[in-house]
Amino acid sequence: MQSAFSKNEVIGLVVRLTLVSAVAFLSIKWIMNQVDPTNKSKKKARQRAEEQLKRLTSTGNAPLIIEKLNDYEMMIAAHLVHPQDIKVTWSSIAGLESLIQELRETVILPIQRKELFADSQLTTAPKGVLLHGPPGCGKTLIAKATAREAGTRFINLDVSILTDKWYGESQKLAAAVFTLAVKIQPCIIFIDEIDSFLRSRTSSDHEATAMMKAQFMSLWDGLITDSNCTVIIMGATNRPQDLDKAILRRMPATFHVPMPNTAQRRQIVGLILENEPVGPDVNMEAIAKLTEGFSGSDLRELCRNASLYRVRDYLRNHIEESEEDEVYHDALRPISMEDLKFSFNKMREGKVQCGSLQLQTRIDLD
Ligand SMILES: Nc1ncnc2c1ncn2[C@@H]1O[C@H](COP(=O)(O)OP(=O)(O)OP(=O)(O)O)[C@@H](O)[C@H]1O
Repeated sequence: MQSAFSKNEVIGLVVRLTLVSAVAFLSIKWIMNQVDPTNKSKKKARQRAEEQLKRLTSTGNAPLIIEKLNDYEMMIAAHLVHPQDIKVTWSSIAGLESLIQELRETVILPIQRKELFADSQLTTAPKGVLLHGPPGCGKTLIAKATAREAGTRFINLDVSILTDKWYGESQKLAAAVFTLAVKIQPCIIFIDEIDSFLRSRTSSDHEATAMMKAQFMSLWDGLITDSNCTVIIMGATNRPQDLDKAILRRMPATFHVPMPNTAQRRQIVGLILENEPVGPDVNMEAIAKLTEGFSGSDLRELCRNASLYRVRDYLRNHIEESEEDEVYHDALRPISMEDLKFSFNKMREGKVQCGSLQLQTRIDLD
């Protein structure tokens, strides 16, 4: 009996079916990609990771390293910071000399001079460092300056990506943090507001969160037991009391970064105004005395506002004049004590209103 289809017809059918399936597959893939809102950011993250990794390997073997990283590690690698890109140095931090000295001896020296510490397990760099203290007092500055001076790679870990449901597979991402850090060591993994991620475990914790915390700790233990590995987790928190006890145990080196006292505020104001046009009447001691309860970040804001007042004054006084007549920069007056006092009064009011500062005497402007 003769077949209903010729050989050519069968081949044609198979080809058409294959084409239709391929088009359907590609279309579905395309639609899925369009529907996934993180698609663009994932692509960007990958690009950024590749750029950073290329720069990190001065030996020219970047492609090899990139090949060895899995997708999750690449996603974490997007948060890598090259030590040379860190602009913060110790001289950007005022009033914390003794803390910095201690940090250099306990954390940086064991990384830089490994050979000096090689004969004893007791003297190796701690695998966990906790910086704690009120907001705006320099914890992030210290973490960055540490990575810069130690010359380590720095992963500024945004923990929200570990728990973001769109990225999914939190556990694989958490594992990738550690495997990536080991591959590119020496490395500091910085976790700001570590309490929000690793707070005391409670029975109300979501199952997935509880599992990820447990996994994070066991991966961390892996680092601790490997004496040859130079990966440090540096956490910063304003609320150390909220941290899980098991986490605190893994961070044996703790540094308190306190609210600055009068002498420290004087140093911070001096540093902030170091290269600014400051008038002869500015009394930094007086500013330091007035600003009890102000953090380093508040002092920066105070000086920034004061500096804006002179621009605002200038514009008010010259509103009528034609722009061509003026060379703005030369005509601006320097920051005066009055600008600083005015800025202080405004900030103080705001702080009292939101309850972050107790009522203090308002200063009268002459
Ligand atoms: N000791 C300091 N010396 C110089 N500048 C400081 C100091 N402390 C804080 N600052 C200024 O305040 C800003 C914020 O500091 P930083 O981000 O390090 O604070 P933080 O303690 O990490 O705050 P948070 O807990 O809110 O993250 C800095 O960029 C800097 O301008």
